[in-house]
Amino acid sequence: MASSRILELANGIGKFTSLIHDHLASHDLQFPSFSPDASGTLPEELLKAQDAVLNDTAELHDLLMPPISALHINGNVQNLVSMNAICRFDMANSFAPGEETSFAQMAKHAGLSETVTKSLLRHAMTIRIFCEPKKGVITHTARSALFREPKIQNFIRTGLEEMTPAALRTLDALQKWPMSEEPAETGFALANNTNQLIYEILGDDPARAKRFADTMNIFTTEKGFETSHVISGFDWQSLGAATVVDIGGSRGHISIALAMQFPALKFVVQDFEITVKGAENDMAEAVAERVSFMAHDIFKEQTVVAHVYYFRWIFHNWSDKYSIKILRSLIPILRPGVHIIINDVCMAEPGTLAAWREKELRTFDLGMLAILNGRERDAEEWKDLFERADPRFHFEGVTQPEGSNLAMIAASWSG
Ligand SMILES: C[S@@+](CC[C@H](N)C(=O)[O-])C[C@H]1O[C@@H](n2cnc3c(N)ncnc32)[C@H](O)[C@@H]1O
Repeated sequence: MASSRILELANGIGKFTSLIHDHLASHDLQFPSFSPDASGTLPEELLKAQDAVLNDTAELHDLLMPPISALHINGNVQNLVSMNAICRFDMANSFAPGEETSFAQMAKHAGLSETVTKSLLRHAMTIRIFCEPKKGVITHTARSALFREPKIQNFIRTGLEEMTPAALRTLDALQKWPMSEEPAETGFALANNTNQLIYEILGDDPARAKRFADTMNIFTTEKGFETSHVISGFDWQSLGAATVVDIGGSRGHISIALAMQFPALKFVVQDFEITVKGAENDMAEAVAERVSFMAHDIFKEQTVVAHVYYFRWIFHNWSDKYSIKILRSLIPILRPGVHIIINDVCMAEPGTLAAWREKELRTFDLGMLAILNGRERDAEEWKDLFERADPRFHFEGVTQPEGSNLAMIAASWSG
């Protein structure tokens, strides 16, 4: 019998699924399930097999899917409607994992008709949020149980209430301001009828700001964003007694983690006044002497003399025009040998990452375009950014710490 891509994929899925199964069985670990008490993660050593299965199942699924149905399923916003209904009517908290409920009870809790409740929940179930093990009986899944947490609700609501309106106006923004690199000429600006930046808009509305902060927190506590990758991603020890400026460092969580690990290093965390205010009061005694905070605008000339200028998750917010401004703001204070470390996503070559990881990164890329005209960059583009900022920046390359979502993109000042 002739071979085919679908059979090849099915064989790969079988092989790697067996590998995962055997490893979990031999280590007495839980098998993946949708149950609310499922662990949801696989051990580190299975991540390659996990990516292989996710890649191959996605390709097999897409190969067998009629193209028009694929366009319909991928091109709709109904996922957001059913997911947000669960948040808005706090449905996941109406009964606990391990308990059962009915559409009638859920409808009463939400104050909606039973018919609409059924439509919303049965749609959510297609993405495994709740399940219906017997007709009319609703139970929790791992995914629906997540919706019990206020932080997750805020994350989902940010998707619908901030990112979606911005995304829906992105093409209008591109037509209105073609080629713009301005952070306020975006889908977000049109959706909010503003010429202010997202930071200012959210700063004026504590409820929106809290939802956005919770969303950021979900990403930064996700696997792949651990501070351990920053600690191991650069030879901090080799700096000896040195000063590091953590630009846009928020409340200093990275500087504090590095200060704990490297007692010879001092840190200055810079961010908006409102962000750094009072941050010193939150610090452990062991590092309080070595981590300080100051209000500083990343576009204004740098005033702190240091050995390292470190930026984590800053540049992807900004177009090239503004990223170059940020780099140039350092120049007056740079001395030969000073390090510039950008800790940000470095896009892999298309098709080289597991498909689901590439999709997530490309979703970030379009999200940054929608809210700030920002972007994710690949290694060539990072190099190009330093070169365009000033030829005296010596690009040293990109290191991708194993398991980290963010790369270490390093340059030094040649003077
Ligand atoms: C995505 S967050 C990253 C925070 C932190 N570096 C981290 O990795 O968790 C971007 C940070 O840049 C700061 N920021 C944005 N624009 C700024 C500006 N013009 N001046 C100073 N900080 C700014 C924000 O307040 C925020 O803390």
